[in-house]
Parts: sequence; structure tokens; C-alpha cells
Amino acid sequence: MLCIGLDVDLDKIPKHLLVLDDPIFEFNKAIIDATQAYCIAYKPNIAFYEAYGVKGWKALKRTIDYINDEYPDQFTIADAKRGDIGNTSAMYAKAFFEDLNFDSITVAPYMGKDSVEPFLEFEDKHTILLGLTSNSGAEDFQFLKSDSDFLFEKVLRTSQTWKNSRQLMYVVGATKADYLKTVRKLLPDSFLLIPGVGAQGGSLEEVCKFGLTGDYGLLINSSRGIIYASHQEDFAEKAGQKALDLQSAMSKYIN
Ligand SMILES: O=c1ccn([C@@H]2O[C@H](COP(=O)(O)O)[C@@H](O)[C@H]2O)c(=O)[nH]1
Repeated sequence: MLCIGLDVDLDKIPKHLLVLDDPIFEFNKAIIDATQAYCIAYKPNIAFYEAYGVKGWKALKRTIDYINDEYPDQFTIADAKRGDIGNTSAMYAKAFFEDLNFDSITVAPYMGKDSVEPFLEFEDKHTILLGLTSNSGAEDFQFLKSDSDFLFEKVLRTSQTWKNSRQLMYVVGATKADYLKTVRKLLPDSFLLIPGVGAQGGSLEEVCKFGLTGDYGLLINSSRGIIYASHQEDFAEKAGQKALDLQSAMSKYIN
């Protein structure tokens, strides 16, 4: 169930990599090689690449190509949180699904059906809708009541009526594990992407207790907790160890 977040910050990676031509890619490559045996997905958060301009975008492209070429069974998630009027969303979908060849993308549901459908038109790809996010600001809007539903419940319920909704997955933060029972009532079979264990303090035990289905149905993400396990030359080895530890902890909840 482990998904590893590739959120590369040049201020946090080991200093010896900074002299290389493409330190972001070299860091990712070493992390991927050391962790791929323990995870089923990689999630680069696009902000961490956009922040470095052309250099960052090139490193993102090299990273996704590397995963697709070397480890084609790994599921890839562009954590881009896009969504706009239809023709603009269609361009986002083209960028992430066709040009970069990600398997999936995170999308914000705020602009509604026509902003999400262009992503769903790619029938061999997945759209991961922000359901209930892990941050404290989730309280501002996602828990507002609409009829008897919280707004986030309305998003889950309504999105299931959209064309090609079988391709939808949902983000539910590990810090909101209390609500996973409610989420599972609405979405008994959907895959959930769960960020927020580790650095944000979400409980793996609660996530597994309330979120697991017969097919497991969870992708549990950790970014900083794995990729910055060490800031020294042994960073990849230490990341591999952290990934193994988390995978072993998860396996205790699987029959
Ligand atoms: O609700 C959300 C949605 C996305 N994220 C993203 O997941 C990772 C979490 O990183 P950690 O270092 O493991 O905390 C990061 O890319 C977030 O932007 C989220 O945390 N919560």
C-alpha cells in the first residue's frame, strides 16, 4: 500500500549532489532504486519541480521517464491539484497524461463536473479528486453543511454520478482518519490516496482500521518521512530502510 512522495527540496538534499548537472533527478533516481521493492507508487508533488523552473520541469520529466522505463509496474501520481474550465482542464490532462505519461493526477473538485470530465476522458488513466484533505484549513470549507451532508461528502457522492466515474480515486488525509468510516460508506470500493502519515502525524493504525477494503483499496503516502531520512551520503540506504519499516508496519494490518 506504500506510495512514496518525491517532494524534492534542494535545501534538504545531501550537499554532495548539488555539484551534479541534475541534482533533483540524481536524488530521485537513488531514492527510487533504493525503495522500489517496498512500494507500489510514486507521487512527485509538482510544486517542488515548478519551483525550479525549466531545470525542475526537466528533472520531473527525467524522473517519470525513469520510473516508467525501469519500474513500469509502479503506479505514478502527478500531485498537481489542477482543475479549471473545460478547455483548460483538457490541456492539463494532455500535459500530465500524454506528454509526461503519468498514470494519474490529483484534481481539485471546486469548479465542478465540467472541470473534472476532461481528465476522466482518458480511460486508461485515473483522476484523484481531493475529498477530505489532511491540512487544518480543510475545516474552512470541507465541513460546511450542504443539506445534511458535509461539503466533502457531497463532493464524493456527486462525483460518483459523473461519466467514467469508475476511474476516480480520492484523497483523504490520514489526519482525518475518523471520517474514513463515513467515506467508506459512500465509497466502499474506491481507491483512496492517503497522505499525512509520518511528518503530519496521521495514524497508520486508524487509517488501516477504517479505510481497508477486501482489495486493500489504499495508497498510503509518505514523502518527507522517507526521502529525508538522512541528509548524508547514506540518504538512499536510509530511505530504503524507512520504506521497509513502513511497509512492514502496514503488513500487520493485512490478513
Ligand atoms: O490532503 C492532502 C493532499 C496532498 N498532500 C500532499 O502529500 C504530501 C505529504 O507529504 P509529507 O511530507 O508526507 O507530509 C505532500 O506532497 C502534500 O502536498 C497532503 O499532504 N495532504
